[in-house]
Amino acid sequence: MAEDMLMVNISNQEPTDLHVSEKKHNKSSSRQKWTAKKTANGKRKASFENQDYGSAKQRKLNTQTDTKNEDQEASKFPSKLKASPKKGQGVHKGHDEPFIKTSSLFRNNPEIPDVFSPAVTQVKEKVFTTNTFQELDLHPHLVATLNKVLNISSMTSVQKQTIPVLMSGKDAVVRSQTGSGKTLAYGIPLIQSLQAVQPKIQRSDGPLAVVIVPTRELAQQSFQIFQKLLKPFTWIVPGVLMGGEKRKAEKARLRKGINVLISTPGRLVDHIKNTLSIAFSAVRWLVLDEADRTLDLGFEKDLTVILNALNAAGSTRQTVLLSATLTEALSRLTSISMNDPVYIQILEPSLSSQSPPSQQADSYAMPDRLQQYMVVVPSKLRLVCLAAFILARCKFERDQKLIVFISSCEAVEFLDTLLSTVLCGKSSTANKQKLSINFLRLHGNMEQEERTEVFQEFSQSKTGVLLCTDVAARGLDLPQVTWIVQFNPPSSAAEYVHRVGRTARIGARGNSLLFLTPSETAYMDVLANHNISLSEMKMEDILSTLMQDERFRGRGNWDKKKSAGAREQDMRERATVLQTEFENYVHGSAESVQAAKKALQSFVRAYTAYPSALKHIFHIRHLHLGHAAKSFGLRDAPQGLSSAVAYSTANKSAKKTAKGKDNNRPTIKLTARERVASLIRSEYTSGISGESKSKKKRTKKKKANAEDELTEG
Ligand SMILES: Nc1ncnc2c1ncn2[C@@H]1O[C@H](COP(=O)(O)OP(=O)(O)OP(=O)(O)O)[C@@H](O)[C@H]1O
Repeated sequence: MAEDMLMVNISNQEPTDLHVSEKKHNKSSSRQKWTAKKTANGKRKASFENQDYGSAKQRKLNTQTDTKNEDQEASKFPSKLKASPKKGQGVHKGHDEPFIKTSSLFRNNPEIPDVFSPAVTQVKEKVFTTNTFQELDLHPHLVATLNKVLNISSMTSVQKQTIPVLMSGKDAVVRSQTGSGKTLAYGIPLIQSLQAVQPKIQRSDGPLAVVIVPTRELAQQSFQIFQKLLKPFTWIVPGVLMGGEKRKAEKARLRKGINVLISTPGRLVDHIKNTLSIAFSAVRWLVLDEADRTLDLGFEKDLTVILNALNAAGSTRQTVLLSATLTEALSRLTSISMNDPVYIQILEPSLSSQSPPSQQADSYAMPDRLQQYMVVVPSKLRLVCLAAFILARCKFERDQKLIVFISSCEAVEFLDTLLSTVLCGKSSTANKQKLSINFLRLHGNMEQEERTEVFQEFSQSKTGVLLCTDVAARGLDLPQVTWIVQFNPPSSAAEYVHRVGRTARIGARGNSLLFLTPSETAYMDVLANHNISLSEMKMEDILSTLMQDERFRGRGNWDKKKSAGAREQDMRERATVLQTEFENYVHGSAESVQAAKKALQSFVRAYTAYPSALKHIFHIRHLHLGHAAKSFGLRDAPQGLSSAVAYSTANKSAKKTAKGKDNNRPTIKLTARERVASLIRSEYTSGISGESKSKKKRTKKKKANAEDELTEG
């Protein structure tokens, strides 16, 4: 292990010395050198390619002196720093002490494979039409509201095709790309029909329309759109029900009367079971937005309860299913809930006529102006690479707004603290430049009030970084997002589509970056199977941002103009300095070590939850836990963190979630599907704080309700 140490900030070695000793450990480095390369925007950037690291003789010499140099160099330091004797036990006090050693980031990494993006024909949808809303037979006040309140005049393609179908009273299954205006595609005909009801709708009529969405933020967002659309029709009352809000207050609102009811599935079921004042006899519309997600999450049971309640009320209704990724898996749902639906799919005429229907079904249309990238990063370098990417956007470019998807609530919490502290310079007492980046976080374990605040703040801000779980992947319409970063790959191509769909909405430009480790590159084929193709971004190009940030300068005085090797060495030193800052911060207090361990554990647990179809790519045995630990600022993998632990933890959490649903079930062994569902569900938990503490005090009945709430969106 000792030879896996690299002295940083201290060595005056010539670059070649380091290269030679590293070649021994890192096959990939042997084929890399700095070259100037022209990028898409015409700027010249540096990258590694085919570097010759010197003769065999030199190599031998340098490997021999490698460890020796460490000791010699250490002797140049004051005794306090020399006292840092063992790997991972550097001298530091609290979070502020400088720390000079860190295990090498650039050694012992797996080789970065050449990535071939399979040739695919990207499916295209035309977003806008030249047709205006005036052409439809809509109430003039509704058209005026669209024009004046929503600033909208011409229809999108999905609106042009869907609105007339729904106005004719038919059911519809609508698939169209993210950010193409599906909400108004059902919202406009729904309001048009309700405002025409005679005699006029009264609050006491109860719900005439029920809109089901998978997350609370989406429920809020849809509710706000209905509030706007209903401005001229004040007698129709919209309302929202969602987990995390006070049930009693919701019950009172229901009793007063809600005509357009927007809800997450679990919360609606809760009210169906426990609120006598909910009556569905007047329901004419049922909308399942993000319908495939609602089923994915294992909300089938909830949906069955809702459908049964509606059917029992005996009303005839129109049903609409929408999503950017509707698949045939929904056929069972359509057969039980719909009446001869019209299937609406927006494809360019060229593709719809040329491609066989099976290909169309599997191909997801991506926004035209979305630039999709991927980067292959060894585990050890993931944290510094993410940090360098954020710095590049937020420090050296203007008006950048990023969403970073992370696989677990704990990891979101931890990375939020770590990145905001270290990148913004809060961890350092030295006179280092402070930087202001607005980091926000959103996940299912937050209290609802805070979730709402964050959602609103990020919506309104022009810049910033939102670190989040998949709770923000679907349907959210957050303006001006410039980059979607997927730090952990999603569990399906459909989820990939929804995550990247948070940018490049309604014809705007946007970018996305997917992080993969060398063992995960086959994920590109999974995406290609759905006609999704990504360009490769080089890790070194991302890390080269650090060359512009003097806060992370190493001690080496590299003459970058002279040699490509010196530039490479400078960049590596800076990456190591940054990693060292992360590690110092983490190891600066028992609490942060604990938080890092928790985050790592949750990351491993999430890794075990990839569906079996993706296990050949994402398998726990491909994870190097020591390297993964580094990406959480830990110097070593915590003891006892093994795949067995991760598996049993996943099993345990799934059992816990399943418990409230069926108490008699002997949930010892769970299927892979159940494990996935339980982990995904955990992102959608109620977020009520102290849930577990207060649980003990509740009555048996209240306990059951709380369990139900765990499945709430
Ligand atoms: N006809 C239109 N003209 C201009 N903007 C529109 C139009 N229709 C909708 N929009 C705007 O486009 C944005 C995206 O709409 P919406 O959220 O309904 O997309 P979506 O298709 O439901 O996306 P997702 O699949 O991600 O849920 C919203 O800001 C909405 O106000």
